[in-house]
Amino acid sequence: MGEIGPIADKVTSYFYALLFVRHPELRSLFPAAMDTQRDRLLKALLTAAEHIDNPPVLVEYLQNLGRGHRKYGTRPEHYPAVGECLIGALSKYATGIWDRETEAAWVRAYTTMSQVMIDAAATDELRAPAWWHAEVVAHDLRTADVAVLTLRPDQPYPFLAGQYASLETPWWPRVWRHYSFASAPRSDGLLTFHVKAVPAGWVSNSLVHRARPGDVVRLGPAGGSMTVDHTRDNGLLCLGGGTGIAPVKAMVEDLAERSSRRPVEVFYGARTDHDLYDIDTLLRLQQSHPWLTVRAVVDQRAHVQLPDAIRGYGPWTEYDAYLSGPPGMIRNGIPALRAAGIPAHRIRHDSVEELVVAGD
Ligand SMILES: NC(=O)C1=CN([C@@H]2O[C@H](COP(=O)(O)OP(=O)(O)OC[C@H]3O[C@@H](n4cnc5c(N)ncnc54)[C@H](O)[C@@H]3O)[C@@H](O)[C@H]2O)C=CC1
Repeated sequence: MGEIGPIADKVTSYFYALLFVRHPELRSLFPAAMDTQRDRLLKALLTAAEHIDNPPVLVEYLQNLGRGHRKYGTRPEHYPAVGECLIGALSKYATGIWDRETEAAWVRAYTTMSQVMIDAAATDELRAPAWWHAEVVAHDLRTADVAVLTLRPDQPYPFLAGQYASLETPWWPRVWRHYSFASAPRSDGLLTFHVKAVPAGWVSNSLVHRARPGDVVRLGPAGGSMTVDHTRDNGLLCLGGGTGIAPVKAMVEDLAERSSRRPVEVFYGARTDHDLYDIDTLLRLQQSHPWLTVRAVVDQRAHVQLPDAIRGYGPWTEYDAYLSGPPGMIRNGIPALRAAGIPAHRIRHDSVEELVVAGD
């Protein structure tokens, strides 16, 4: 895979060109504009290569990917078509390393990996829909660019607090973006999401500025492993930056519903006081739950940014940590938490690559 990095752009462009020329029927499975889509294939390949020596992690990743592909309308017969074009593109550009043996190794690896995806999709088909329709039942514009959306799925939607869903709007067909659930599962089955409209973010802009009650979106299955391990009883340190507070709030609700007494310390970071759009909800939760402490860290006023703000408190060595927010906050947060004595395996966050796409 190391050799592919520098020629990745060429390989992916040529791959899609080959795919759409040889299999024009597959074009309709992809969005009209292919910009972020392009990187996705490569990221998936790189992630798979990263875990090649850890079969359980690789298999779990591929199973999720296979299940997640159901919403695009991917069928088992599409996988060989993709494989053949991928190998066609690699053999054209990776000339320095490409020979019969390399090709045979790629064919073997691709066949094995795609079979894991196909099998996972087939098993999932027996128990869950490929996607859910969900109607917007409330749209609350909290700031000029942040909206809280409440959705009613057309059938029960299983998920855990801390996870996210992929979402497609009627305005940008086949463009899917990830949003974390902002509430724990509710008895009325409603789902909430916090969405910030970002420049050039087609999906987020339409959800914030265009969506209204009555509009219907599509949801893919829930994903992500930033969930609370309820077998443990130590404290939780949660850092939520901007709309990254959404899954933190869901996890706090989850703990409250289970009558947990585990200490939970939430640091809620925002650029200005005005951007703390959900602080009232968190302060209300703090009032009803003595185990919960909420601290706001406002860039304009604080002398340090969010991850470093934890230094003045603690000790954190016994805590599990959760990071949720912009990719830069997560990148800076990991070393800050490690420096505070929390080992890497107790620091949870979503994949930064997925968040970059979610930022659209
Ligand atoms: N599961 C997750 O991790 C979730 C992530 N998000 C992501 O969170 C982001 C939210 O965007 P905004 O509300 O515009 O946030 P923002 O850009 O206004 O940042 C919010 C706060 O995060 C901290 N922060 C930001 N960049 C930092 C950096 N480089 N180093 C250290 N701290 C930093 C600061 O305290 C800042 O006030 C989006 O990118 C969204 O995709 C949103 C929901 C869930």
